[in-house]
Amino acid sequence: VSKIFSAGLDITEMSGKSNEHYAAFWRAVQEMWLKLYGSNMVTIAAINGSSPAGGCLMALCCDYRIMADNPKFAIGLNETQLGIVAPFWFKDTMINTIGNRATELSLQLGQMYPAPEALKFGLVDKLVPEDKVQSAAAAAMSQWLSVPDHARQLTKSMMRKPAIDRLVKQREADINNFVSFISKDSIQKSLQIYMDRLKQKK
Ligand SMILES: CCCCCCCCCCCCC/C=C/C(=O)SCCNC(=O)CCNC(=O)[C@H](O)C(C)(C)COP(=O)(O)OP(=O)(O)OC[C@H]1O[C@@H](n2cnc3c(N)ncnc32)[C@H](O)[C@@H]1OP(=O)(O)O
Repeated sequence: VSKIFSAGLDITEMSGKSNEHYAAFWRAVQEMWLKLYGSNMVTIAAINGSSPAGGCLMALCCDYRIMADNPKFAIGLNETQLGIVAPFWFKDTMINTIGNRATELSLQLGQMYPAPEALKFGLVDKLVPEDKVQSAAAAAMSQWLSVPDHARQLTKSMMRKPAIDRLVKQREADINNFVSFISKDSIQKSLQIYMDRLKQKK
């Protein structure tokens, strides 16, 4: 979609549904993260637009991020702005990318960074003109693929395994946490207010 890399998780999947639905949804979100963050393949994010929350997480799962150089496009884990909380594995993914202090600032404020600031924070690795995002991503891919694969894969696994193991060990507890959190009336109300605001913006 033009202007949007990813709008993040589908908020309608987290509103007004049954606990069984929330549990199945969250298991699928976990699965996406485990597969993408744990992939032994080279993954390059070609970020061609805004990328809030789950969209930012997907980009952070990649090995390298190239973003369109347009200050109208912003990226970040903005969960607190929705009245929700980024779970520990979202937080760990961000810490592993930009460090602890920058993550704490980002998460508490639910900050969305316009592209130039995202580069400054290390949230993305490179900015290129909008029409060069795909070609720059292809060039980066060639560079990454030129490294001996077994060595690159073992290194990637060494860097990411502790975070992955942490979720794998606590997967069911994390699902239970999500379900009890998201089904609270106060959280449902926050999500509703956020969705209403999005629609009013039009
Ligand atoms: C001890 C601690 C305990 C903690 C326990 C933790 C438990 C876990 C808690 C829960 C964790 C959840 C993690 C959540 C992650 C997420 O990803 S939440 C989603 C975040 N996404 C957003 O905030 C995006 C909001 N959208 C936008 O900013 C803009 O829409 C856009 C993407 C930049 C696009 O803008 P524009 O092109 O102007 O389009 P719009 O007109 O705004 O939107 C078009 C229609 O799309 C709808 N929409 C947009 N985003 C979403 C979405 N994410 N989900 C569902 N629907 C979305 C928008 O409402 C419009 O709809 P219509 O009006 O019907 O056309």
